[in-house]
Amino acid sequence: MALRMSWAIAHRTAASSSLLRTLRHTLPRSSTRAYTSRRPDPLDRVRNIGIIAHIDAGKTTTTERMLHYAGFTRSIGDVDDGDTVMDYLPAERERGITIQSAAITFGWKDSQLHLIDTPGHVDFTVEVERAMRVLDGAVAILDAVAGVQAQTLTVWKQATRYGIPRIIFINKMDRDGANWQKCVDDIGAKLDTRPLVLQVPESEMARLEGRGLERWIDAVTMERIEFDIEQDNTGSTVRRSAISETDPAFEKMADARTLLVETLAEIDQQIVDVFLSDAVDGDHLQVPEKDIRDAIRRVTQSSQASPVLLGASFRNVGVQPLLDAVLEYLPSPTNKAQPTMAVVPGQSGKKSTEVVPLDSNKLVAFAFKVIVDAQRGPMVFVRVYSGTLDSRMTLVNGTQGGIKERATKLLQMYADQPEEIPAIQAGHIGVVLGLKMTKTGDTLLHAQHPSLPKSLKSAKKSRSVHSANSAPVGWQLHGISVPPPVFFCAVEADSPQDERPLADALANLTLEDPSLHVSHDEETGQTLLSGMGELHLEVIQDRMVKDMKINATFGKMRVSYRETAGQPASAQHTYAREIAGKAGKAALRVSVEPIGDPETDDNIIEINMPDHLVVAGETAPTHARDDDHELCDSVRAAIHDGISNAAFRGSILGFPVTRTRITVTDIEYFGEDLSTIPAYRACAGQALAQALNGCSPALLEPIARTTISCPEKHVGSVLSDLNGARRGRVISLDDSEEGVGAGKLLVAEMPLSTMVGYSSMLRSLTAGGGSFTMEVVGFGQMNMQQQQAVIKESRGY
Ligand SMILES: Nc1nc2c(ncn2[C@@H]2O[C@H](COP(=O)(O)OP(=O)(O)OP(=O)(O)O)[C@@H](O)[C@H]2O)c(=O)[nH]1
Repeated sequence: MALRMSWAIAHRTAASSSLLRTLRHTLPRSSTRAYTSRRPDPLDRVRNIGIIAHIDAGKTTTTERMLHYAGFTRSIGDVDDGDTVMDYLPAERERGITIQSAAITFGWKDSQLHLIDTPGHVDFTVEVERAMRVLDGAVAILDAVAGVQAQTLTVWKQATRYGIPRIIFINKMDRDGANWQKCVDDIGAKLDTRPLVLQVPESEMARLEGRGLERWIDAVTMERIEFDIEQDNTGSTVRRSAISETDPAFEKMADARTLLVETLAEIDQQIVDVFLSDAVDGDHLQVPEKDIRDAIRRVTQSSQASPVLLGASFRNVGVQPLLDAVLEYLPSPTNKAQPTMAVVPGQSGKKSTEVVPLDSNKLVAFAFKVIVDAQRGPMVFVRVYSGTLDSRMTLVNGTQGGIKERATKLLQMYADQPEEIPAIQAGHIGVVLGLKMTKTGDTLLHAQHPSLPKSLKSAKKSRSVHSANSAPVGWQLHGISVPPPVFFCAVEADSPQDERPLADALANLTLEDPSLHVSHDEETGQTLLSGMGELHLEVIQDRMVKDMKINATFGKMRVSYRETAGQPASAQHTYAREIAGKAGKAALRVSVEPIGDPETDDNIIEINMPDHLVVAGETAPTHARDDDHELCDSVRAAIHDGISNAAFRGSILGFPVTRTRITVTDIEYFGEDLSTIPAYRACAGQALAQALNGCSPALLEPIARTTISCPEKHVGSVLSDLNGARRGRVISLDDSEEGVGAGKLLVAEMPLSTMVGYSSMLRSLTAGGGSFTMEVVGFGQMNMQQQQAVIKESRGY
């Protein structure tokens, strides 16, 4: 079917019709009406949306305008002045970046929006990940000069993984070099979507100084949109007017409308049917606005295409139409397929995950964020998927094996301003107070949820029933994936009085941030903090010192290596020592051997346990007699615990052991009661340490995949720097599509240790024009010389 008409025919048909006079304009003439309705809305008027982008694209600036136009703030916060509502942590305001995803609720028109602002920096990917888990739609912001940047690709892929429909907002249209058309080409070439251009600037001189940015053409309504930034410098007044056939902008509008209809027709059969109907008769301008809106909604919500809107948030241009588009095209919670609940296997449990559908009446909620507030204690941000969360409700934590906790208060957050509410309904986002144990990623259920197994319903209050290897056994929605930490540093309290506050601060920070880990080096007695990157740990340090006023000293930031067995080895160990006043004795053998493909398998550690013990020189099946049952299970659990803990500390530099099979055999059983159990834990740990010592262990270094966008003229210097001391291996140099202002997209892999401080190096190599993202993709073997250098640097000899 020859849908593509020539521009000339399209224009003639349009000009000969009286379409513009008869068009029904369904959007309001002015968007100045702002509502702050805080009453619960019917679910189809609710939007749970996130804002995602490369760092500095303007997420916070855009959000601040949204809040202002929604009537939530009297004046507009400014990132550069450090007075934004969304970035309220001192560390965020100081750096002008978003670190924690802040959730905020506000009204727009007759709807309620729960909006989550997410950080753009790669070190805070987990923040983006946990936001994605609960979103129904997202706005992806691009910088009109830079186009699709490295981190845009990363967050875009994350959103694709969670099946989240997206609108694209091309921001910073006022900047020198802004080029929306190139951005649209960039989107088509680099993102797995089809751009639907809904607006074009009336003047191609898209610069505020040159006038023109304040007048746009709306391809859907065929209207002119004017942002009054002269009379009203907050841009609150938006005027819409029809474009007549004699208007100089008519041709431009007709071109934009034609392109929009044609792009839709390539993916949506219903719009083709409308286009070919007698009433429309192949005239792009005659396609009713409602049919176009419906088609845009369908293709957006099926993630086949993304509406593209333009703006300059900093100049207060373009934000109200963006909010309208969020309501019009992004899905409400009712449109999202209900997630299923899964039984996660524990150490002794099944291998596969069992999936059960959610019950629609009883509560199922997902905790996507925890902030520990000095006054209120832990504030647990939840999205309710089914049922209603009432204040004072007793909740079962399905992820943590059935711990029961009681909600004491429910809040709706208006950035850092809370308002108490009686309930959180399905589809909504809110905050629960009173939960002390709940962590990010946990599933909370009604105590009488019909899917809950009896064992979880009867679990004791605040008692974890984790299995021995700490893998939670429970009923939960699929959680979020947290990559392993790759940077660490030591932290030490400045005096004995500072130890307690330090421990409390660390406990709170790890409750808030699933990508932050705290461990203790038994050999040196040091406390180690590990995280996702240099900036991540720097921000944690800042928060501890400046916000929490902790007196502590931090060691040098270092890359976290892994250790692996070089060859098979085994050790027989007997442990005999008094533990808590009782004689403890245990004996067993531990063998280790290398496993896994060094190229592909990274985080593998396999622990094999026998199904029998040796009792008084004779082999006894662990489940031989009922009264032995509990004892044997406890012995096995203690051994597993001892092995898992010891495997965190390899024998070279104390890094976690990976790609190693650990087998326990010849467990001798001496004791008669549970008091000897700790002896098995200690014995297993010591036996593993001996076996690891004898297996010619080797260090593995984290390998980072880096995506660098940089202006073409600087590619040479970036490449020679990568190939030199950074031991980089170039995987691709994308020269098929020009980035808008970015030029080339370079993908390379190199040891993470060589990338310390790369941000400032890239800035100087590219005169500030380059940007990069980095993710750890695995752990690679090192040669002897490199390994020795790391050991020397670490031990100092
Ligand atoms: N010229 C221009 N500058 C803008 C515009 N929007 C934002 N900026 C500036 O861009 C910088 C970054 O803006 P933010 O809003 O902090 O960007 P962000 O995406 O939230 O950044 P992160 O939270 O760090 O990821 C600030 O200096 C803003 O003033 C715009 O429309 N035009």
